[in-house]
Amino acid sequence: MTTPLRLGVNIDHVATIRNARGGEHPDPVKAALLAVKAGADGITAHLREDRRHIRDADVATLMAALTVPLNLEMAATQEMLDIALRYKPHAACIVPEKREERTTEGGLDAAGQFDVLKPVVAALADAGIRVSLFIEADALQIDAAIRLGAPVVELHTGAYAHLTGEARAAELRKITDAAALAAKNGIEPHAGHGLTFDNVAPIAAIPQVAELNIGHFLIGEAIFGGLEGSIREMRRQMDLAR
Ligand SMILES: CC(=O)[C@@H](O)[C@H](O)COP(=O)(O)O
Ligand SMILES: NCC(=O)COP(=O)(O)O
Repeated sequence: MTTPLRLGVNIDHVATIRNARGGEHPDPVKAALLAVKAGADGITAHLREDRRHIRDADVATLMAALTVPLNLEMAATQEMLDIALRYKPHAACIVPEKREERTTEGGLDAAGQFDVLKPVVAALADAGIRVSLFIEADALQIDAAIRLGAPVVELHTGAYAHLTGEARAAELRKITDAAALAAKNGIEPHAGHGLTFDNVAPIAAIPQVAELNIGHFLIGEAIFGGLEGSIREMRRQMDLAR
């Protein structure tokens, strides 16, 4: 059976641009509201330990402003757990974090980190937060998600997105099989990372996948959709001033 497919828009990369100048523009919360207006079913924001993009105040403002679910991506640390329990987003997706990484490299080792994750998953679930684990498409990791009692897994599509040819086809088969295995065991499979107009269709076609979380490409692509209008408006204002 094919489940309805939701789109979660990740707004981290709006905050990356804002933080480059240290001011308030562009505001990721304004971007989130625009995403909802454009049809996003939910908003995803990753509060990294180093606060390189989303900040604590953004989480507070998102919680107050959003009319759709917020999926808060977070490392399994006490600091992040305290923040999640304070704001109680609809969902918390536990992701692996390395301080110096350029982006999230690989999935959470839910099997290897079982004992660390168990109390974090339990505390989030006890607070009514829907827990998701950002994992590789791997039966061992899905087994750990089952044992941890996570209702959702998000399958990391980064490798799929960067590979080509037969290697990409093989990765797609792994993701397809993992989604089926998760669903068979009562876990809702989501997917995300590195998805673009060119590579989204095969992932969106996996019948059990219920949600895609997409950010970097959308924010980058928005430059091409919106830069012309911004420049025309600036030209207009300059000309009006003369
Ligand atoms: C877990 C994930 O895939 C997103 O949070 C993504 O990582 C956001 O971008 P950065 O990796 O640049 O923080
Ligand atoms: N969890 C994946 C996500 O939120 C978006 O990843 P990306 O599209 O920014 O690579």
